Amino acid sequence: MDATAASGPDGSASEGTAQEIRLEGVSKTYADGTVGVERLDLTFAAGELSVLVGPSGCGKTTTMKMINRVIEPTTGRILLGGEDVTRVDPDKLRRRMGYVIQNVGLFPHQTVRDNVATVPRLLGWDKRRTRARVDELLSTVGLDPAVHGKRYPAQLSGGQRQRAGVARALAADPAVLLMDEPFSAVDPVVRERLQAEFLRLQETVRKTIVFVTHDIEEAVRLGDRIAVMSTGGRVEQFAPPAELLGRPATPFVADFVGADRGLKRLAVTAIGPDDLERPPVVHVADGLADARASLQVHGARWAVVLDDDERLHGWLSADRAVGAGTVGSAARRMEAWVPADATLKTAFSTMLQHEAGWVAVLDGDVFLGVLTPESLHAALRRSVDGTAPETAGAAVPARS
Ligand SMILES: Nc1ncnc2c1ncn2[C@@H]1O[C@H](COP(=O)(O)OP(=O)(O)OP(=O)(O)O)[C@@H](O)[C@H]1O
Repeated sequence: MDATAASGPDGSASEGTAQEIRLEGVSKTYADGTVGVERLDLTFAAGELSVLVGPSGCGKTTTMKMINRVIEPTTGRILLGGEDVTRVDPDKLRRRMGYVIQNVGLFPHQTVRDNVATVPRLLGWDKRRTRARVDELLSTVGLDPAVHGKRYPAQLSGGQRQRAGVARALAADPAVLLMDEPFSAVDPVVRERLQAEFLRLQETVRKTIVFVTHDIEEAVRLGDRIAVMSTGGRVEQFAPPAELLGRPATPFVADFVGADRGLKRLAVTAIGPDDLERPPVVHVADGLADARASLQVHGARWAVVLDDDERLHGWLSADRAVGAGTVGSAARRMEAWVPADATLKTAFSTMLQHEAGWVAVLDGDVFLGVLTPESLHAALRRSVDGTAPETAGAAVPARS
């Protein structure tokens, strides 16, 4: 079916709903014989952020531009939400797809507000609806409509321009967002912030996103799935980050993700219940004699101390569990803790930051257990071996 046939008068049949993008046997050979990409079969799942990563010239941009038909495939089909879009009107198709590129491509002689309103205007939205949408989006991406809306792109910082670019791409609530190295023109600190904001935004909008980058760290941080491409436009592996880092399918992927993939993997591996150690637990109001007995029974050198409401208070070492008095009088406070949905990387850096020998894992206020350097290592090992209970490209909270 021709996708445009299903469109409303404003060409926005797909408004709001994320759609799957499927590439079937897609190749691109340029006029001079250069093979841009070769027989790609890829499915970008609806509502997922898929990253294309690989060395310069491997065909990432070619792949992305074929999706919105800026480049026409030589062979194959591209299906958007099940509809073959290789034959629909490219202009209409592009209005269903947000597009963000490096250096944004904002129109320099238009205000931020007018830039963001581009596609709604093309779709014939009335002024009031357009204005409301533009204001809403500017706020969503962290720009003040009253302040930044009337500025020109040159009057914004690099990070603000990038945010305006994302707002413009989202303006007509497209089914799909295509992003070609959108954060590479800003410095590393701003980039990290934009990445974090962008992940939060994706939590809300849940678009089908195809994201191109050179940077494997960025890919691991953002991607639900990552396609590693090699020269000649071949997909070496298309998998969730944890799987890619833990079980690279080819030597090329192993090389590309780098020798320190164990460390990168920490960033995408969630703490699992089996990773936790459970040291003896005592309470602030307990007597020290009872605490001593508990430590002896467990053969432990220290115990976790909880308050009357079962919240983490601190810890008690065996050498302080002497004499009379209460646990509260001898316990030391403990600041090193992480929420249960943190990643192993967060746990590790919390431990380093507090120079602690362990880190508590809490579910809300409730104490679940602790991670030690040994249990962290075991968790990482297990996850790299592929036997972790859950590693997760899938687990969104795991990407902190
Ligand atoms: N118009 C063109 N004519 C001929 N060859 C082209 C054309 N555009 C791209 N290519 C070639 O196709 C291959 C893939 O290019 P593409 O831009 O898709 O790579 P990329 O992975 O996005 O690279 P980069 O990371 O450097 O942006 C390269 O060999 C490139 O030189």
